[in-house]
Amino acid sequence: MKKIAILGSTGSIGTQALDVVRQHPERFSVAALAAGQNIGLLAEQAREFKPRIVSVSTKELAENIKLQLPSEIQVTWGEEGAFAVATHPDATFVISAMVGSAGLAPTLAAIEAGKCIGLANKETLVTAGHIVMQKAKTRDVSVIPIDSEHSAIFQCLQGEDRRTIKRLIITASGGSFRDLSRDQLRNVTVEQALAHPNWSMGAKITIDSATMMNKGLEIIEAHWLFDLPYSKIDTILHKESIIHSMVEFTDRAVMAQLGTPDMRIPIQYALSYPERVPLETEPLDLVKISSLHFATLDFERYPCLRFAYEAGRIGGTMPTVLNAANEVAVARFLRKEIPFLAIEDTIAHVMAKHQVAEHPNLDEIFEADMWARQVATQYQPV
Ligand SMILES: NC(=O)C1=CN([C@@H]2O[C@H](COP(=O)(O)OP(=O)(O)OC[C@H]3O[C@@H](n4cnc5c(N)ncnc54)[C@H](OP(=O)(O)O)[C@@H]3O)[C@@H](O)[C@H]2O)C=CC1
Ligand SMILES: CC(=O)[C@@H](O)[C@H](O)COP(=O)(O)O
Ligand SMILES: [Mn+2]
Repeated sequence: MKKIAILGSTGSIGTQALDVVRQHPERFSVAALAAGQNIGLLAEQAREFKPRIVSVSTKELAENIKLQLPSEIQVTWGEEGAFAVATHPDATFVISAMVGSAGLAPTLAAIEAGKCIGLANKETLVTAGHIVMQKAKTRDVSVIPIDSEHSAIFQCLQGEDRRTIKRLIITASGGSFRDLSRDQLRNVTVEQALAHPNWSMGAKITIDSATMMNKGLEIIEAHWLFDLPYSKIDTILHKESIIHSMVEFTDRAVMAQLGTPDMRIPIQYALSYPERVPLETEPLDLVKISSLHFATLDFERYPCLRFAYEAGRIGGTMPTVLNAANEVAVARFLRKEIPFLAIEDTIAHVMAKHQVAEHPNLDEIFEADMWARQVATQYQPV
């Protein structure tokens, strides 16, 4: 029995991870759950999966949910609460699925405690990839990708000699505005941006998809997960999201992983790895889909992708700053404080002002993250 802790159990990834657990009660059980504010859903999850501990974001929410749960379930809160979930002695596998760089510290705590990590929270690696991967190596902990593209690459690499990788080809759906010109992006609304053509996901990643920052974050994530230089990480527009990514080898053979756009497939693969187990979901029907499309991703059309390659190549604190500026700008857009195109303007502004610290330690990472949030918050779009 694999006992699991989930950071972000009430979100899109968290709820789908619990659906996987629900399908395999003989294999997986839930030891600990951490959520933010949604105590109604968390209480339901706790009653169904009977974890030893749950955590919420504030003391008030903790007091409230405690009244709804049996006394044997420990209730905790705040950063300490998320740490208690991430390091709970009963859990051997931690799904990192909080949104944003808030997921970094509890994920590091889980690694420090020797837990195997199923990583959905890409911001963790963008913010502090060198520290996370080094700690995982030192503690001999596996970081198994859940992000669909990285799971696809991980699957394509099984049994392969990593030295024979020529390049990774990460697919991008293009998000909600893929058929619009830059001019047409000026007046798009939050509601339009949240309508992803292929995936049902949390609000932040759906906006990242529309700006193409999601792909930007994913190339940095791939750099750390697969230990490859940016010159070996390419992207391609593939609007159907059927090929989840590809690996080209030195002999020009290309391996691809295909499937319906259902995150339970990569979540379950991370949980059951190295085994495969059945999953009840729609089979892929290529005849019904009939054709797949591919196109070049243009840096002029999608400047966020360019910013991410630049930040990744510069290294040091620049990816941290890219991520933090993006988080603030996306939150401001979602609150309807700034227009869609001001997201990329904010990131360009913050990156241009940043003085990079090379080889940052964790304190320097948190300092750069805070600095970028302040500058991004103060940025006034023209
Ligand atoms: N959704 C998807 O298909 C994919 C997501 N990812 C990545 O996975 C991560 C999660 O995405 P997604 O599930 O879509 O996001 P959601 O917004 O749906 O869920 C976020 C989760 O994090 C919780 N949370 C937020 N802040 C805190 C906090 N301070 N402390 C504890 N919990 C917190 C939320 O709790 P609450 O709601 O209770 O406030 C919720 O459970 C992101 O990094 C995303 O990029 C990667 C690939 C695909
Ligand atoms: C499901 C998943 O992994 C998301 O990151 C997805 O890839 C978003 O789609 P695009 O960023 O390709 O639009
Ligand atoms: Mn992805």
